[in-house]
Amino acid sequence: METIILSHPHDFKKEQLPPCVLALGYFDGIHIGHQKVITTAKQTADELGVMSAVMSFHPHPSVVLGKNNVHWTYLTPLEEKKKVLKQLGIDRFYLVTFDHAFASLPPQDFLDQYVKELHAVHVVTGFDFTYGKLGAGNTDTLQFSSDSCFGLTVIGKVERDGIKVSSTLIRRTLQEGSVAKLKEYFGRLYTVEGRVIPGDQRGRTIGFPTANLDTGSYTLPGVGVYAVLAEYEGKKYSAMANIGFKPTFQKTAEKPNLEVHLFDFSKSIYGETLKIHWIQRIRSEVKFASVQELVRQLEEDKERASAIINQLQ
Ligand SMILES: Cc1cc2nc3c(=O)[nH]c(=O)nc-3n(C[C@H](O)[C@H](O)[C@H](O)COP(=O)(O)O)c2cc1C
Ligand SMILES: Nc1ncnc2c1ncn2[C@@H]1O[C@H](COP(=O)(O)OP(=O)(O)O)[C@@H](O)[C@H]1O
Repeated sequence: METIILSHPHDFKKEQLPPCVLALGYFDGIHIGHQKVITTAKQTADELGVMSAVMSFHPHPSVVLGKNNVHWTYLTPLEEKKKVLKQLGIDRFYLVTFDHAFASLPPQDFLDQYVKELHAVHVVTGFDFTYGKLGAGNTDTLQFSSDSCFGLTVIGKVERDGIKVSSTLIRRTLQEGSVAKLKEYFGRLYTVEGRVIPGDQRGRTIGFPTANLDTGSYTLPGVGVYAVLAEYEGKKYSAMANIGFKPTFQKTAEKPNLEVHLFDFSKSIYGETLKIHWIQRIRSEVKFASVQELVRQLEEDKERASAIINQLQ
């Protein structure tokens, strides 16, 4: 998959670009609703014998437009989004830098400059997609403008338990720690990637070394203890993770820390990458009266996490 970064105003001309079927959307998470849009674009492209493309934006519009609810973190940070789009068989990724100039484009100008000029012969999008200044363009205006210029497929609402699957629903579910529920929304386990960084070097002294992870701009589940799979060099290890403040030891920390204890593993992996696949929440984080009590609890957590993971396999 080729990624083409566009900044407003771009100077691509339709004649220079191959015709494509274009999936339009922000697509944070690439959940099952997004997947339906993207795979429909791919199928339509195959039927028409043209290239399949996705257009998305970065950073999240809320960051630039200063909405109340700014998304500094992502379900699929850019590199992860590219990987998933590639797996879905998309040929080309048009990535538009989302800035004030782009955000203030009237809807018709967005269509003229970013859909028609990029040689889209067919557009696929979700029923609630909006575009152009103040999000004034929607699927009705898209339908009206498409008539003569490009075909259009609008994908209807994808629901689970009568609720629309959305990035907002997923963020809320993550915050609640209900990671087991996420498989229904993603069609895969929710996964984050991070680099192993030094911690307080205490884990090894209590028999539970923990890899502390810097996960960059990934959105993490809420504070708590979880059964997870930790993937290192392509191999998945049963493991347990804590997202929290280690209240037994420290008084103040600005933000929760993610640390993972891998079962049947004893390598030093500082500076290396781990992928964490979230399986199930086990319990809340607790302030223990002694290290012995913490260790007793960790032994219990290990049994519980092992049982949960064994049940999966
Ligand atoms: C599965 C798991 C559960 C944990 N639960 C708690 C907890 O409930 N309370 C707490 O204070 N610390 C908890 N911890 C954090 C430990 O205190 C921490 O791993 C230990 O202090 C080592 O820290 P270090 O990696 O910075 O050396 C947990 C860690 C793991 C891996
Ligand atoms: N089973 C294991 N799970 C996690 N990390 C392990 C394990 N065995 C060895 N390690 C290594 O030990 C480090 C964790 O030891 P710990 O004493 O908790 O130090 P730190 O506080 O720096 O994380 C990890 O970063 C990793 O390099």
